[in-house]
Parts: sequence; structure tokens; C-alpha cells
Amino acid sequence: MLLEQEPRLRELRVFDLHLSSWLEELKTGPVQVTPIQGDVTQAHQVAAAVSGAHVVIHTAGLVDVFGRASPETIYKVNVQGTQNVIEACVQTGTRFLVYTSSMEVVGPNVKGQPFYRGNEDTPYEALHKHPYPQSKAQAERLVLQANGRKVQGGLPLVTCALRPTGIYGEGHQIMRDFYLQGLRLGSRLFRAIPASVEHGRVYVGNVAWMHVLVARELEPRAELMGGQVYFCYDKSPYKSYEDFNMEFLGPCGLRLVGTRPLLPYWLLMLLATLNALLQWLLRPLLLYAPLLNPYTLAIANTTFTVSTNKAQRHFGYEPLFSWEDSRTRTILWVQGSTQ
Ligand SMILES: NC(=O)C1=CN([C@@H]2O[C@H](COP(=O)(O)OP(=O)(O)OC[C@H]3O[C@@H](n4cnc5c(N)ncnc54)[C@H](O)[C@@H]3O)[C@@H](O)[C@H]2O)C=CC1
Ligand SMILES: CC(C)CCC[C@@H](C)[C@H]1CC[C@H]2[C@@H]3[C@H](O)CC4=CC(=O)CC[C@]4(C)[C@H]3CC[C@]12C
Repeated sequence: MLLEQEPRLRELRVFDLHLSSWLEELKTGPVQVTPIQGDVTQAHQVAAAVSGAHVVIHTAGLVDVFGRASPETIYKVNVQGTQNVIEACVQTGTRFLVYTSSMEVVGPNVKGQPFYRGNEDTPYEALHKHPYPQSKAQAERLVLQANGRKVQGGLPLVTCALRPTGIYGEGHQIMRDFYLQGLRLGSRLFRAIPASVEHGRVYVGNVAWMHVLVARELEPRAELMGGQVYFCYDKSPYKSYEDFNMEFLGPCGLRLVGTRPLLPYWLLMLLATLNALLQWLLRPLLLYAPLLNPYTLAIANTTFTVSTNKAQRHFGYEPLFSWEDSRTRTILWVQGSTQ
């Protein structure tokens, strides 16, 4: 997105624990693309990568709500890693920092309270027990508190955080897992969550586009945007998690069976709790990390949707991809990814 949309871009450094082969394909244009294999938990590696950069977009994170990684590892990557990025900006004199936060820093909360089409100012008790939302919330706080800190050279750091709702699009592995599971079940999936529970979703291309716009506008609009949070949104329809997935899986030949959940909620919660128990029991022998656990069930079963125009008001954001484009691109990816 940066290469396509930012004419002033001179160099793009991509810092990641695992460098993908597609990065090589980006090296053919006039902009220098520099892949750097590194770990955000290693402060010196981060500082070396950040040195001389005009803007840092910090999107690296350990996304784990399935119990694959320990809470300590999640904290180390998401919180300590973010602190390292902030310190690297301060030490090297980089003034603009964009952080990929998450809707999860707000909710759904431990009380399972709905957040119905809320915005950045909607009152909501952001109470979390799970390490992923806790770590993202702590990291976001660090980023916002760092706004205004003096960087090397004496000028102030300008930071802001973007909070995507559930991201979908090309590369969405869970969508592909549901597709493969549906094929195994005779081209069907069975409804587990009531259709009335709305879950916020945003297309990956629009998330990227919003990051590019923020990176571009942070300098001229530092006063307005510094220290701010923005939900990442687009025109994707408000639907339940499963009904939304069917927008893509339906055209790929799957159908969602049932207008109501096949199993009652208490039974799903029992299964989810059994999964958590099994995960704990088996941990010394193997990693058992199914999609269904009490936390993922609670997220999927709690309404959380946003309705805001803050990004439009503050930096002129309009989605780059329409809902129709986003849908078509995702369908093509699901179809292509399993062949
Ligand atoms: N997937 C979603 O629905 C949402 C994701 N987010 C946030 O967006 C960001 C990207 O998430 P996804 O693309 O979904 O996850 P992902 O797992 O595909 O991407 C995370 C990237 O961070 C890198 N990374 C992990 N640990 C690292 C380390 N120690 N050092 C350097 N790089 C490391 C990974 O190699 C990976 O390329 C994350 O910060 C996540 O919290 C926010 C809202 C929703
Ligand atoms: C039938 C089951 C109960 C369905 C399980 C679906 C879950 C695996 C996913 C439902 C909601 C997803 C999360 C949500 O989109 C918000 C997220 C934001 C992030 O920052 C990271 C990813 C995630 C936690 C996402 C993870 C998968 C779900 C829990």
C-alpha cells in the first residue's frame, strides 16, 4: 500500500521475525525495499532498523487468543516490543509513530457487555483478563503516553493508535480454516452463534490504507492527531461473525445450516471449557489449541461494532476499497488459497 500510494516514499524497511518471499517481488520498483529479519523484543535490533526513518508503522505483534503462546511471551512481544519501538524512535530522532492497536483494547469486556455501533468516545468498561487484549491495551497506553516526548534532536514525538475491528481479506487464515472445515463436513457449516450478535469487521486493504494516510498526515496535523486513537472501519456490513464469513464462503460453495445455533450456549461453553482443560492437561505432551475456548466463544457471542467518522474528520479517510471490491478480493483469495 505504501509503495502504491505514497509518492514521496524513498525507502521502505520491513522489520519482521519471519520475512516472506513476496517481499522480493516488491523490490522491482524505484523505491528501495529493505527487508530486515529481527525481533521487536531485542531493543538494539529495533534501534538499528529505525535509525534514519521518518515514520515508523509498528504493526508487529503476537496475535494469540488460542493459548498457543504463554502470557509472558505475549507480554514480551506486544508490550516490551512496543516499548522498544518507542525508545528506538526517541534514541534515533524518528518523530512519527503509528501503532496498530486493536478493537480488543476496548472490548468485548469480561462482563460480556455489548458495544453497539459505538465510537472512540462511547463510554465502555474496558475490563480484560486475557493476555492478548491486556497486552494490546498496555502497549496502546505506552504509545499514547509517549506522544510529546522529546526525541534525539529535541523535537517532540508524535504518536497515534489505530484500532482495527476483526480484519478480513487476503491472507485470513481462520477464514480458510473454516472453508476447509466446511468442505470436510459436506460443504456445510453449522451455526453456533445467534445471527443477532453483531461483530465488527474491516477489510485488510482499508486497514493498510488508513495506516498510510495516518503516516502521511501525522506531520502536518500533529496538533490534532498526536496522542489520538482511531477505530479502523469501512463499509463492511454489520453481521454476526458467521453470517459475515458466509459472504465469502457462500460463493465458494458452502452453506450455513440453521437459523438458530445448533447447540445451546451452555453446551458450547461446556465444550469450550473442556477444550481449555484439555489444553492445560496436554500441555506437557503437545500443543492443543482449538479455535473454540471460553474467550473466543465470548468474543464471537458478544456484540461489538463501531460506527464513527473520526478518521474522516481528522485526516480525510475514506475507504479505498468498496465493500463489493473487498468481498470479491476475499472470495478470490479463499478460492485460490486452497487449490
Ligand atoms: N487479525 C486481526 O483481526 C487484528 C489484528 N490486529 C493487530 O494487527 C497487527 C497484525 O496482526 P495480524 O496481521 O493479524 O497478525 P500476523 O500474525 O499475521 O502478523 C503479525 C506479524 O508480526 C510479526 N511478529 C511477531 N512477533 C514478532 C517479533 N517478536 N518481532 C518481530 N516481528 C514479530 C509476525 O512475524 C507477523 O508478520 C497486530 O499488531 C495485531 O494485534 C488488530 C486488530 C485485529
Ligand atoms: C464457533 C466459534 C465460537 C467461532 C470462533 C471464532 C473465533 C475464532 C473468532 C471470533 C472473533 C475473532 C476475533 C475478533 O475478530 C477480534 C480480534 C481482534 C484482534 O486484534 C486479534 C484477532 C481477534 C481476537 C479475532 C480472533 C478470532 C476470533 C476470536
